[in-house]
Amino acid sequence: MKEVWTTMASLMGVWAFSRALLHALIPPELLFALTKLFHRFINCFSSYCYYDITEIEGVNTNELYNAVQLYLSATAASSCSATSSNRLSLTRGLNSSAITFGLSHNDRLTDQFNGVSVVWEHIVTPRQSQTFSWRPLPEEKRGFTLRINKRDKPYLLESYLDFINQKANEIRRKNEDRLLHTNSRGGSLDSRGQPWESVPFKHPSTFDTLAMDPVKKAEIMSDLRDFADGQVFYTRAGRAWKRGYLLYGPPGTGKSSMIAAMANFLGYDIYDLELTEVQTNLELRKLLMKTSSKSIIVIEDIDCSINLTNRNESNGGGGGGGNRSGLGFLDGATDNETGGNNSVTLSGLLNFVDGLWSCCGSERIFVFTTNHIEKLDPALLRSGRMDMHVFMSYCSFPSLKILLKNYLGCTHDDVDTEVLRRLEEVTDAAEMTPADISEVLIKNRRNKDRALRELVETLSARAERNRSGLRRSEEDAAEEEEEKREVESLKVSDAAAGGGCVEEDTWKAMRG
Ligand SMILES: Nc1ncnc2c1ncn2[C@@H]1O[C@H](COP(=O)(O)OP(=O)(O)OP(=O)(O)O)[C@@H](O)[C@H]1O
Ligand SMILES: [Mg+2]
Repeated sequence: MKEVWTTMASLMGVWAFSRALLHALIPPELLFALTKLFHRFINCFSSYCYYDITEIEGVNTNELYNAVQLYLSATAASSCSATSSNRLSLTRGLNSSAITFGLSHNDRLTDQFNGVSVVWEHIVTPRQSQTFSWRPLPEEKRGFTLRINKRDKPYLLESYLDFINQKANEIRRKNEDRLLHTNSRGGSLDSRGQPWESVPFKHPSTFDTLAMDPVKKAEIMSDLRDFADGQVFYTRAGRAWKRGYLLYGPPGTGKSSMIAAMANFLGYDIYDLELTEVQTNLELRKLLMKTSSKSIIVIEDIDCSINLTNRNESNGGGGGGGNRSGLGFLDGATDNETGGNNSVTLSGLLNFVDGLWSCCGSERIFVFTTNHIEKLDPALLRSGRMDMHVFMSYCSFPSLKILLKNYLGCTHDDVDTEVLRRLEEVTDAAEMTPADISEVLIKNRRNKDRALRELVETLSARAERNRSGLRRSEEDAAEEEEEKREVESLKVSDAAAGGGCVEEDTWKAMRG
């Protein structure tokens, strides 16, 4: 054993000596050219081609390097066995809540794409000399080398790199905290030329926690997924890549929670557009132009923001005086697109959602909410503007089960059968919103039995009240019907007796 080590040590010594001699005798440029020539010679006989993707190109960061790093981090994390060693580096970026995995220095990873194996190597070498640069360069030169079989190269390379870029964008979006933008200054710009103010978006609502009919929920989720994956389809169909959702229903049924769940599901930013703060159609258009792709543009309580009853009326003259209260929209403002506008009109809003300008940028979702769908102009509701109308209803029994899981952490197997039967019996009739039911559960969340007891009592009382209210209005309606019939028969008998017609009120007065 000792001899082996001695031989190895002397071999290494010889190698180091020859290397130093080579460096001393041959100028570095010539050595570099010879090495290149040697590699080319070897490559002629190799069945692989190699692509170097360095971290820094000149003085600029190579975007492809970052994309590859992100992509490989996901691959490395999902299958540690694909790497040549079992060591991965871990990082968490600024503004990000996610941890990313990375290949360690000089590590290799095998990846599969369309059934073909490729090998990535992460090469890290010390930077030899600092070239002049306005910004300091890292001390190490980092890069990835991609090895592909020569016969696979023509059909694989381009689509593989496209795939990597696309995956990296998805990962980046997922890792970065999303933003909630609002136009609190109306449409005026800040010092950076931005009309939107942004804060990190951290709403915890998801489709799992959203209490609504499971079938309807699955339908919305699949619609959103289709939309997000639909770039090719939308281009082929000649449509702008956007989709509109109208969420309507009584207050407290989860419209805003649904928007948050949508954003969390797709990983999109939200632009919460305060329409009453926008002064003109032109401002509205500029706000639209400053939104990014992969975002949800929200206008809440749309019926309270703008006169939505007549498109032509809102276009007509009227010399509105630029009332900023928002209700200024209601008194016939002008819609002169060329300037001199003084309020947002229905026409401006319709163009915002589905006009020529609505397709600047892509992959955008418009969501409008309202408590009164009947107040909205049909032009706003048509497909292409509001493609999907979602009614957020009072809490049903399946929705109630989701709330029980959210707030009490219990599935329906944990609840007594009799209690469950009673809840099923009264939930629909009670017509309570998920917001009201949540309140009962939050209050009693530390005592599951008390929460269920109070829930049954509240729902039963509400159901009974609704039933007796319904009975009373049915009785009133029946009584009214009976009175009408009596008036009619009296009129007929008076006419038959040759008397004058008795007025309805007079007859009522006569009958007391
Ligand atoms: N469908 C639901 N699923 C889960 N939680 C809900 C649901 N609906 C309401 N809630 C709860 O009630 C509260 C109010 O809900 P949300 O703001 O989403 O209602 P909304 O329909 O937007 O009401 P409004 O019409 O008044 O704006 C939320 O904090 C949420 O926790
Ligand atoms: Mg709301």
